[in-house]
This record gives sequence, C-alpha cells and structure tokens, in this order.
Amino acid sequence: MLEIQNITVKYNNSDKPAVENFSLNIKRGEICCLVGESGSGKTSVIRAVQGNLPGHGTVTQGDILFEGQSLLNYTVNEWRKIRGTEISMIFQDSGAMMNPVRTIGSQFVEYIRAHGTYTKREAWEKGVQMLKCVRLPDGEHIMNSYPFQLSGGMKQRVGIAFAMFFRPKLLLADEPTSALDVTTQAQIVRQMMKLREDYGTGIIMITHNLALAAYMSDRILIMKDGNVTDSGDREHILHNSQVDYTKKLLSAVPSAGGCYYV
Ligand SMILES: Nc1ncnc2c1ncn2[C@@H]1O[C@H](COP(=O)(O)OP(=O)(O)OP(=O)(O)O)[C@@H](O)[C@H]1O
Repeated sequence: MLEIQNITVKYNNSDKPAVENFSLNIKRGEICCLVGESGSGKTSVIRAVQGNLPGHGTVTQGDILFEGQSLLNYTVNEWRKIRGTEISMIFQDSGAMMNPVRTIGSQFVEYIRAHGTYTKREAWEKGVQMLKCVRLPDGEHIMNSYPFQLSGGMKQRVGIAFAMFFRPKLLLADEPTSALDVTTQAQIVRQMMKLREDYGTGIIMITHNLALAAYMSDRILIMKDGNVTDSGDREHILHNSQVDYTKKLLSAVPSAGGCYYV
C-alpha cells in the first residue's frame, strides 16, 4: 500500500540531511512504529509521507508510492481528495487542532460533509456513532461540548474519531498518547489496534516509548541522526538486537523477570 523508497529529506538546502536513505513498506493492517531520540528524523518521515514538510523541507532523493502512485507528484487538489479520507493523521495534541470557539459537533459535521455527501443530520448521527467507537459513549453530549469542556484524553479520542471516520487506508500518528496519563494511553492504543483489526488500516506511529512500540507494532524502526539504526519485530528488538543504541533505549524501559512494561 505504502512504499517509501530510499528517501532523503533536507531543510533549507542544508548539507546535512534530516533523514537519509529511509525505506519502509507498509501493507494493509500493518502497524509500524518509529522510535528514537528527539531530532532523529521521525516527524520528517511522516510529514514527507503526508506531503506536508514544514519550512523549506524537501524530499531530495527517492520516492513515496501510495497504492502505486508517487505522492511526491500529487497536486494540491489530489492531496485534498485523499487527505483525511485515505491518509489520515493523529497529532500529539488533537485539542490544539480544534477551533476553541466552535462545538465539537459543528466541527465534526463540517469535516464529514467536506469529504462526503451527507446531510447535516446524517453527518451528526454518523459523528455520534464514530464517537461511540472510540469509547465516548455519550456522543450527543460530546458533540454539544466545546473543546475546553473536555479532558485531554477525550479530545484525543475525538481526534482519533475524526482521523478514523473515513476508514483511511493509512493512519499516521505522531506521539498520539504522549501527553496522556497511562490509563488513557492504554485505552487509546487498544482503540488504534482495534481500528486496524476492524478496517485493515495500516499505521505508522511515532513514539519515544520503545515498550509501547513493542506492544503494538508488527515492526519497529529505530532512528538516530536521520538514519535507521535497527529494525525488526518485537522479538528482535526486545530480545535479540545486538545494536548498542537499541540496548540503551531498552535499558530505559522498566522490566521485571525479563518482561518489559509499557
Ligand atoms: N522546519 C524545520 N526547519 C529546519 N530544520 C528542521 C525543521 N524541522 C525539523 N528540522 C530538523 O530536522 C531534524 C529531524 O527533526 P524531526 O522533527 O524530524 O525529528 P524527530 O525525531 O521527529 O524529533 P522530535 O521527537 O523532537 O519530534 C532535526 O535536526 C531538526 O532540527
């Protein structure tokens, strides 16, 4: 579904790439986590996929294919068609992306109608249903609330409801749970895994938390200074890796009796 082919990302024509020779294939229903310290290039990778590199960031080498088509050649109109529907994004702080002076319902209805042919009433009802799917059972109440009336965890679940509404083929998530308490974090992670099971969505998630990555991923890529230093499945990363940096990241994860805890 997604093929990132040997891309290099640079900002402001700097000699030093932010990401160098990065490759990754994602199939339907596959979850891959990017893990690494701050500045290692994780966000640049998913922003490149999303066609949304900040500042003067460009992909200077390689290609990114989605369903066989190069995303690097997409026009603004082509992006408008697939962004939010086929490729969606969950941000670290979904609340910050919401309009503070409009109710969740008015924003959700507008979002749904911008991409689909629904009446206002249908969009409202579908929005309420989607909120139920992300464990916000009192959907009517949430729809009538302003963002400031909801907790961080609730806003994040609303953000996930937006991102999953059109059952995207690909979901890009940039530290979606890092601002949340551990209980809410666990709920949201389980929710994302269930959505993958229900809709076959492929997910690329950025996290600093290697144990979390191991818990939910089919594959983990560890990044440092713009390069992939290690990659593999949970078993490889947790138990078999010989890479010093992976071992260092693992040493920061609480463990007992050989088991690692999220
Ligand atoms: N808008 C920008 N202009 C110039 N350089 C940038 C820009 N955004 C990122 N960079 C540089 O690209 C490199 C990779 O940054 P990136 O944000 O992709 O890393 P990251 O691993 O996602 O970090 P974090 O975990 O802090 O978000 C860093 O050296 C950073 O300074």
